Amino acid sequence: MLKGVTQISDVEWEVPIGYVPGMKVSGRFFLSNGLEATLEEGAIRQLANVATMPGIINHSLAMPDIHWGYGFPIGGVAAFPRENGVISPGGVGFDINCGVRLITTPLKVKDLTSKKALIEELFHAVPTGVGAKSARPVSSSDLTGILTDGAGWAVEQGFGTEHDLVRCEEQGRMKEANPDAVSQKARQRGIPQPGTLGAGNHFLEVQVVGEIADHKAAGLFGVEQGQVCVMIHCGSRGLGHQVCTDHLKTLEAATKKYGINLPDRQLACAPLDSPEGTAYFGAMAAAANYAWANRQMITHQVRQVFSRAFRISPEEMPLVYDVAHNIAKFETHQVNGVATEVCVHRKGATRAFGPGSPDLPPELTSIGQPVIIPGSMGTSSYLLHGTSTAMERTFGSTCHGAGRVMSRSEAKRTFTGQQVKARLGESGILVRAPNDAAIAEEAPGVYKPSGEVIRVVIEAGLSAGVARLDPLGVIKG
Ligand SMILES: Nc1nc2c(ncn2[C@@H]2O[C@H](COP(=O)(O)O)[C@@H](O)[C@H]2O)c(=O)[nH]1
Ligand SMILES: [Mn+2]
Ligand SMILES: [Mn+2]
Repeated sequence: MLKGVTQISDVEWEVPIGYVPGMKVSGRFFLSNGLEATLEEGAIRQLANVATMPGIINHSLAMPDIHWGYGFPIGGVAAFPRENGVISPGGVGFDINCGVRLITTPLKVKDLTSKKALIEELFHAVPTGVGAKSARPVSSSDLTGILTDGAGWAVEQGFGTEHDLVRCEEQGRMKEANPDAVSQKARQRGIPQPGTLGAGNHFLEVQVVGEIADHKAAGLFGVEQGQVCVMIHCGSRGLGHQVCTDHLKTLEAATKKYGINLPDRQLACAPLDSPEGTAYFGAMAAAANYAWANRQMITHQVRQVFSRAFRISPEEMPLVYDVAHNIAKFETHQVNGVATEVCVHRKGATRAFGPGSPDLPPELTSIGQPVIIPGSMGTSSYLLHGTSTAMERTFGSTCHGAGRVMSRSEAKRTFTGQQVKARLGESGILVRAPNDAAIAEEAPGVYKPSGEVIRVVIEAGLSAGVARLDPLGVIKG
């Protein structure tokens, strides 16, 4: 293990105050000996850097999918008090409200008589790739509706049901959104892209429920062994990226203006109650709403394909849940035994609220929220649920994926798209992407082993297993 960090348990380590100068609290990260080789010193330094930020509460935290990111490590979680706390775009990421949703179907694998045709139809129904343009570009006033109402806008337009909204974190809408804090340039980037998957790590995957770990929770979530499901991973596209870029500039200036000392300028931040902090929060919330509308529109496109192919109605394809994994939100957590409103930054981390949370729909409060963790196009993804331990230890947070271990350039030197496709084909997994490079960059080998990452969060008590989801066919952006 890295010099200077101390082991607390089989799955938890501490980065003590002093690891980097100016730390206000210690860092804590969750990992296992089996994942030690994947740990980057740079990411632990970033975890320690976050601990120097004004007002940080308890610990700077990182999940087992930790890897190097912009400012904060990916897999990072940090909470700040509403008074005297700060907000930082580096703690959210460029793809604001990148997230994952899981949709079930009434189908079994045997019903997929032409999997290739299904994947091809999905590929054509959901615009995919770097500059993907929407089949339904929106007007400027529609865009304002999207930024204000998120998934609610999409449902109002006929792209889903009220039940979909209930099954989204925040009901698919951050009420604090301020479209006026979103630049014209960001709006221009957003107009042609609602309902598009984007590029890179974003995906749409047809999966089968391989194994149930908790039958009661699976029943409650509407999931059963052998069932075909669809997982969607994407975010706020060019609009979110532009919001982050625009506000980083103002927050870099604000960092100086408010005399905040930081070890890394990528941690640029401003007091939560400052004009700069408020503007970023309002714009970030608007971009988060764009992402929810985007995933909702893609859901509609997916349901239409399944309806045509299998004569099933959209109601037979309910949303299990939709989670955000790049976001900052005000939430109430126990701090020193007192219920306190804090701004939780999750940067490549997933909310994992436990049983009894008032933020969950009544039918889920007995068990906790569904937590959806993707693996890779060749390894399993997982459905888990939130726990009270996560509430106590990590501000109700868990990991967001397996976590990348190899850069895109190294991946292209190591794998070819054809090779990866052939190997996945041998396991019966179909891959469709705009080009071969996209497949090489996303080979399963660029990610940590998802099963071990999940084992760590379960052993640490941050989530509890519900079901394993195995890939059948994937569309990569
Ligand atoms: N099931 C799949 N999971 C995938 C695929 N590509 C990536 N991933 C996982 O998603 C997370 C998301 O990470 P992000 O930081 O890029 O948002 C990543 O860590 C992988 O574990 C895929 O094609 N299918
Ligand atoms: Mn993303
Ligand atoms: Mn993501």
